[in-house]
Amino acid sequence: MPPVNVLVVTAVPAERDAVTRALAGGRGCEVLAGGVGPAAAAASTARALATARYDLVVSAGIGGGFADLAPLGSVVVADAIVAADLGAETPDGYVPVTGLGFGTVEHLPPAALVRQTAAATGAATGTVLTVSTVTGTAARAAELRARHPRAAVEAMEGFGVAEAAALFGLPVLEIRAVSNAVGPRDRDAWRIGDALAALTDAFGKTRPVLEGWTPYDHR
Ligand SMILES: O=C(O)c1cccc(C(=O)CC[C@H]2O[C@@H](n3cnc4c(=O)[nH]cnc43)[C@H](O)[C@@H]2O)c1
Repeated sequence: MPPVNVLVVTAVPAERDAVTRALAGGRGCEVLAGGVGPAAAAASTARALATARYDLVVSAGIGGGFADLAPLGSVVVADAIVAADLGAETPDGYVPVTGLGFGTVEHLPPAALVRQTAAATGAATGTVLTVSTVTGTAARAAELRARHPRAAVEAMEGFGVAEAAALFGLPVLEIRAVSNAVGPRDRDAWRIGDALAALTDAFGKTRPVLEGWTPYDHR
């Protein structure tokens, strides 16, 4: 069977290098720093997918953890990738674009691949939210949690990567290492180095899962 070709998309070069450190010397994995935010991530991913053949797309990087489910330094594998602020504010509250009759706000990675990746890495599984604005208050964190009770992490690219993958008919996975808690903004409390080290460790353990995965296994 030919090797699986995997495209890993991070936001920034430091994340790309953390993933590359774990995958160095392997075959079939391309790692790309596609920019911060869902639009940059979708555009970069779509460009890469248009220029080479891939079987699987992985969104990866650091993220903010909802403290009860994803403490600092932990790793989360998304079992749902959700656009958390793609919608409209109304007098009755937030309405997702699907409630307005448009598009989608959720992509589901293959369940078997999520299970295998979480088992190999010791990661938790849960919803990973994609936001365009980093949460900076307790009130916003509580609002997101109320809307998405299974939210473990928020980051800024997963949904964009997933939209591009879906356009090309490809499955998607998202792996996040937690650098900070979702809530009141405190940049000094971000543990980026620890999260990048956790990301490298997670990809080292994920590598055999990806190498053994078959593109036909979309369950
Ligand atoms: O300053 C650095 O050295 C550095 C190294 C790696 C990454 C960064 C970033 O700032 C990446 C931004 C990236 O991180 C995700 N992220 C992290 N925490 C959160 C959060 O609480 N809410 C939303 N996104 C978060 C996000 O995906 C950004 O693209 C800096």
